[in-house]
Amino acid sequence: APCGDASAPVKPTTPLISFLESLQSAALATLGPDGFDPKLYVDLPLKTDLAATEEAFARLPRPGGVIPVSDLDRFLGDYFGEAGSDLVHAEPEDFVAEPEGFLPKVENPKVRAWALEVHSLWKNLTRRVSDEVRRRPERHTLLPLPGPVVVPGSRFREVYYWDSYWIIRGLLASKMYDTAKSIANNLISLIDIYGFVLNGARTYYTNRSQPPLLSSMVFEIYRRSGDLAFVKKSLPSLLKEHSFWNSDIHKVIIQDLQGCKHSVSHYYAMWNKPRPETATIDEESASKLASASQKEIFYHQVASTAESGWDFSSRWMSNSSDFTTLATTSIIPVDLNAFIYKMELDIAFFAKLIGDNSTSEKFLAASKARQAAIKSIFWNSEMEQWLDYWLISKSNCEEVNQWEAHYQNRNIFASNFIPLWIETYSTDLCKDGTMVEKVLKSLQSSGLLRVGGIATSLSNTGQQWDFPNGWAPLQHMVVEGLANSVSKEAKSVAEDIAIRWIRTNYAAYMKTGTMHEKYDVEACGKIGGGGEYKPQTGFGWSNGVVLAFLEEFGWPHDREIDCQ
Ligand SMILES: OC[C@H]1O[C@H](O[C@H]2O[C@H](CO)[C@@H](O)[C@H](O)[C@H]2O)[C@H](O)[C@@H](O)[C@@H]1O
Repeated sequence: APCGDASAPVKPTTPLISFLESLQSAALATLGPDGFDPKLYVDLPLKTDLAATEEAFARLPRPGGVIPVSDLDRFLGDYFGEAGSDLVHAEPEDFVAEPEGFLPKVENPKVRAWALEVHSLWKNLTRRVSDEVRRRPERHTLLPLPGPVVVPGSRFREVYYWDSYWIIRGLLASKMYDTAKSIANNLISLIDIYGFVLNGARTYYTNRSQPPLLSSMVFEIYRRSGDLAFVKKSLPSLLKEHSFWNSDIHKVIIQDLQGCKHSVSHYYAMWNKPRPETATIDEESASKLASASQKEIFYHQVASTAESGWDFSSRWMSNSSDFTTLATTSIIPVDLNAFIYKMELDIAFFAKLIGDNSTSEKFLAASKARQAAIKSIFWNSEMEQWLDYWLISKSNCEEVNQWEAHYQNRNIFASNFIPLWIETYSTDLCKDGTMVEKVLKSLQSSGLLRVGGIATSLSNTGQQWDFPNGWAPLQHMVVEGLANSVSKEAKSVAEDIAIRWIRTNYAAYMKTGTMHEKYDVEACGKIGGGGEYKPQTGFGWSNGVVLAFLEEFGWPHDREIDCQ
């Protein structure tokens, strides 16, 4: 990895983003922090050229340095379209109200009616980029993607990388193969332009990616549709993405106790300024840091944490009550390496399918090396979980880092169980019933299993990727890992967790009329909170996971859906 933050590559910003950040900060001064969402301002599409907009902004009255509300409102109305108006609703062509063969194992009429409502939400969340974005891209932070996408919902107006995996799992349950393919093709188009899949499809997300699950999307789509041409088209982009995650900025070498060197990956954003979508908040958080270089290091850690998808969590902090102690680039995450392991298995499989045996062999070897690294660096035989590995006490600049047991992070996170999910695709671990049962016991005694599902961690820090929040993707990976194993007991625990999760989603939906981004697993039907923005609704990955669970486990006539 690059030595320290001074040598880290930083992506250039754009004049539009810089201007929208000044607008964001002026709006905060005018409106105050209550209910203020900084992302709204960097999502505003310009009605006219930037120069004219900037001139009009400069002319606004500022008595006492603050723009009056009425002047700000008038300016916003005159010079900007609504946030999100450049990503217009699109009718998904493969949507039918009740698809043939939809969730065949769901017998209970209440659950079936609700599942059909969740299925119908794909219509609300499907979007396409307006022609205006293609005509005048310089007026939009939205990127001109070629085809329709499904967005998470509410403030998340654009397509997101890792969310798309669970959205696709739900779309496949909804038999919407074309929409699923369109999402993957849009993400592939980002690799063609940027060399990696962006965090989300905005110009302000070009400095980082998100947990790499594109190969898994292609795998699932192929599994359901058998579309070999799609696999063939995707493969060159997946090879590029693999290089990105193994390039200098993401790669770390660790030597284990036997003297074997392992190449593993960590999150590392190409950014050392406040995140434009949250600049006012990042500046506030950095205000207690004294020097400009300390602030740059902090901003780099913030953006690198956003790359992890777990933004934010005590998982990345050396002091869980001090946000400025984020140290993400010094952490080798279990889940990221499990995702790359899966990417290597998938690439080997796809290459074989299309008759490229040498690529297939190469990636099979890479997957074996990653599997060995996961065992050697992350596995903790005492706790029977996989633990993140910290490089914190040493310089990240070392060519080779010597592994030491006490640098494994022994705190409990749901991510400590993610390798189980990937192993089910490689078969080794899953054929080993004793191993699965050990991991299962460790999960059962971890404290993570709660009435509403799996908690993200055991620390209640007020960060959204911590206790008591439960997130759909984490439920899904752990449940699928257990369900696909050879252990009968693991399969039954998987179903039990899925039932709790479905009940909590159902109860919250009945109470609020909507699906939520995250839930509080301490009580059935309770919505999650914490973090830097208001809890969001819609919601892509929650819908996807509910449909995927209902497809896998069904819901018998006589099973109660209400909270128990
Ligand atoms: O605006 C703040 C941050 O919001 C995003 O993160 C959260 O929402 C994403 C969309 O559902 C999700 O993928 C991520 O896991 C959430 O933590 C965004 O991805 C961040 O980059 C952004 O700074």
